[in-house]
Amino acid sequence: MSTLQIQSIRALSELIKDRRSIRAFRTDPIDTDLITDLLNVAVWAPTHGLREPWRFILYKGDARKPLAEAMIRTYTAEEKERLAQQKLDYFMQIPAHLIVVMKEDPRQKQWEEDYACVSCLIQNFQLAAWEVGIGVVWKTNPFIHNPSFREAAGVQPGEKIVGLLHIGYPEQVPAGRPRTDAREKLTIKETI
Ligand SMILES: Cc1cc2nc3c(=O)[nH]c(=O)nc-3n(C[C@H](O)[C@H](O)[C@H](O)COP(=O)(O)O)c2cc1C
Repeated sequence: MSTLQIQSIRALSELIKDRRSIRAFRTDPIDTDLITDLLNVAVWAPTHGLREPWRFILYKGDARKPLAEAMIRTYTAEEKERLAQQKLDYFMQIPAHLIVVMKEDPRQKQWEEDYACVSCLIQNFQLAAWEVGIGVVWKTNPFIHNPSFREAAGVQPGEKIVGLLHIGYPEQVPAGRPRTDAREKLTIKETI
């Protein structure tokens, strides 16, 4: 049975505007069943041809360490000296890391559709998580393209990492930065 029993009383538009990318997390663990329930909401993203080109790799507990070490191995000597311990500590105190992977279609049109739908899936996941009080940040650090990191993470040739998601209960929620009014970017054509 789904663990998502919370009845939302907030309008979807409020949820969308209220969600923030979270970068400071509490260490409280997140149940794996809850993450899979959230993913099962997220997979209702639009997907052309019902290709569902996504796959997920979830890192929790001790398995976070080799992933963090693989990330640190991609650093320069100077970065390792300066940042390694701090990054390792940060990575290890976040309860869960989810790698969202897309199967890369060699055809451009399908590739673009698939990248778009995996992005929709990630936003669905962020919103579903936010609804139950869980924070997420979608990361696209340079190391996600590094072959040694990809291999250590379990990503196969022909797959693209669309996002590394850090997941946990928020320790701090940043203020939202205002968006430009859509009217400033809207061209309306009504008459000929
Ligand atoms: C495709 C994509 C990649 C992102 N990559 C990063 C990242 O590498 N590091 C990071 O701190 N935030 C990343 N973010 C989160 C954005 O920085 C964040 O959405 C933006 O600052 C607006 O904040 P908000 O999500 O709280 O509204 C990414 C967001 C998207 C959509």
